[in-house]
Amino acid sequence: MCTAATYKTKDFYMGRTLDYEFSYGEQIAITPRNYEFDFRFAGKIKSHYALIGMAFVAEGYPLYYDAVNEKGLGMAGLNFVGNAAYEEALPEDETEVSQVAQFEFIPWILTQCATVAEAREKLATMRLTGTAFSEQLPTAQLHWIIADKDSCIVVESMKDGLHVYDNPVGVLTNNPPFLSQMFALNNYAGVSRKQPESTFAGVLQLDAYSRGMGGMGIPGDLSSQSRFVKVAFTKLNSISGEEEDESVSQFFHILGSVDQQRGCCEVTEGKYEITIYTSCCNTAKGIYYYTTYDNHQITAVDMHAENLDSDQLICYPLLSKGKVRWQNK
Ligand SMILES: C[C@H](CCC(=O)NCCS(=O)(=O)O)[C@H]1CC[C@H]2[C@@H]3CC[C@@H]4C[C@H](O)CC[C@]4(C)[C@H]3C[C@H](O)[C@]12C
Repeated sequence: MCTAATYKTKDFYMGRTLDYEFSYGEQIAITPRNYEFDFRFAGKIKSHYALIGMAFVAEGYPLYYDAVNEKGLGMAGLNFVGNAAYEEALPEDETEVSQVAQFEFIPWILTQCATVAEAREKLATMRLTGTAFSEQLPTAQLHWIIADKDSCIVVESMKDGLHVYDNPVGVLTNNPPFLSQMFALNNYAGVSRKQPESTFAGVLQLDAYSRGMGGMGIPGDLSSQSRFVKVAFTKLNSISGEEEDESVSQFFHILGSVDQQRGCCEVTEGKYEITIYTSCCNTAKGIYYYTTYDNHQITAVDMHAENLDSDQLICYPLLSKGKVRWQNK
């Protein structure tokens, strides 16, 4: 399971949790403007917007899980198992539109589009194919959230075609499909950040004996539908200062509401899904902040501290061990 969210204060932030039972060995990868992308079907792009994000680098190619570009457009891929269905690649002379393999989707959009509006135009003229990166890295069943400071969409490639939905809450988890996730919010119309009134029945005077009772009914389990509701409630009620530190801190608290602790979700005998990393990108400044399961210290990589005119990938391995800050020794 994974959860993605957006958050706006003075700047616009976007990030995700990556929940899984093992790690591929992902890194923070900066793709500078002149790194040549050689797309499987769509040709080469030699010069483009620079990207920063989390990627597994295979044969020198950044397989992005989530990234933002220097224009402030961001995108993340989340599992969509059982529902994702991609097109078969057609011979070049049989299609007018660009064919993009699912593993190329993030670079295809983020190297060329500055806004969600531009991404929508690209989506209108493309086929997303199920082409695998390699035998060892088969096709991943994903759906995607794409956002800039003004709008947010979800892209789902299913048996009945490519769907593009407006995402008014700015969150995404996994199954079921996005429209069902949104519909489920109707079940929680009564929850509130405020204390409840006693409306159970006229004859009963019920006591609001604890703070936080307005949110009673919001699910707390780790299923993707439950995380969708929980993180939507947390995000939409979030209040923080506008400054960078305050915004970033609040963002990690938003995604912290759906953090997965080792032991609570067994996927196979003795294997547990955990939140491997949590990210938060300041999309305006090109800064990638992250924490890992054992490193709670927010760590940051700034794309603008690098030579973005280069043609070579720049990678930073995750700092995955935290340190206790001792105060008395
Ligand atoms: C496993 C992750 C989703 C975690 C998740 O959601 N776990 C809950 C399961 S569940 O929802 O509860 O069932 C997903 C998210 C992004 C993916 C990579 C995208 C690039 C690349 C695409 C290639 O084609 C295959 C290799 C590749 C590196 C992918 C590996 C893997 O697939 C990644 C990491």
